[in-house]
Amino acid sequence: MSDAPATPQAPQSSPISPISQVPPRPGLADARTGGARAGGDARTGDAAVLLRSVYKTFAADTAPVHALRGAGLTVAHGEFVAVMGPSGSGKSTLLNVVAGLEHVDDGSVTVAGMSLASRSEADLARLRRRHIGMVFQFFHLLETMTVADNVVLAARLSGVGRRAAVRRGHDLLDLLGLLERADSLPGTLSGGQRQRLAIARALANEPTVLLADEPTGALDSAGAAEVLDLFTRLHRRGQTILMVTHDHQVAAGAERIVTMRDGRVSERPGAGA
Ligand SMILES: Nc1ncnc2c1ncn2[C@@H]1O[C@H](COP(=O)(O)OP(=O)(O)OP(=O)(O)O)[C@@H](O)[C@H]1O
Repeated sequence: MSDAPATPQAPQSSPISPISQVPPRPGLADARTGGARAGGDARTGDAAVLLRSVYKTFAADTAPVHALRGAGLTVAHGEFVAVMGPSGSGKSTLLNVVAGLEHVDDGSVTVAGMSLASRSEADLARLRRRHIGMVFQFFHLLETMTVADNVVLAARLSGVGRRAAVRRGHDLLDLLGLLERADSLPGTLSGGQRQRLAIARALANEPTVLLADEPTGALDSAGAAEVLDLFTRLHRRGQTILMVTHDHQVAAGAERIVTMRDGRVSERPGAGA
């Protein structure tokens, strides 16, 4: 990667600093007072995520599908933003372009100050390993490995040495309230605990931004509350979170809600803390 990140990253061996130790990151105060907004019209120099006029069209059997049609969004470091909107409005596509999993047709996507344009797949994978954590509706756990090993392996894959990965796994499980289940298999956990484990895995690389696509979609209300409570705690500790949800109660836990419609993002009047 050629660009320098806008915000220096913690050394890979540091113990889960973005979550457990770091004070609110630069830009958090701006975000909380409404400094960062849909459309990318505000201070953007320190944004964790910045999309400008993003277009993405998928080829389909009948007619092309225009999933993103000029989408713009700025997420400041430390912000917790919920994305709502009707089915098919482009929410998952938006997360996928932020993760570099989908290439855009036009417009720009910047993560941690680095443009995703013209990057090779290998470069995008490196950028993801360093800056992106992803959580999905279904948990994507390694069912034959213990809870602890699920997190340690995720840390190892992000480039952390064995001892540091074990330490980070321990700290994350402690933070996420799963330490007493460290030696269990994921199949023995409740739905909420399984999603907490998936979140621990997603945080193992100390990501600049945690992307969550319907993280409570497969959970009952107790599980959803558990996950939302965790996101709120992570956010208070400075973790940037961009979450897609259909659930108004879950969205209300975010600092700011934006709405997608027909591939564009708009600020929801009156939403946010
Ligand atoms: N890989 C793909 N190939 C073709 N069409 C796609 C692809 N991915 C998404 N689409 C289409 O793009 C549009 C936006 O999809 P997307 O999944 O982003 O919407 P969404 O708002 O997340 O929907 P939902 O709330 O139902 O998950 C939809 O019409 C979808 O069918």
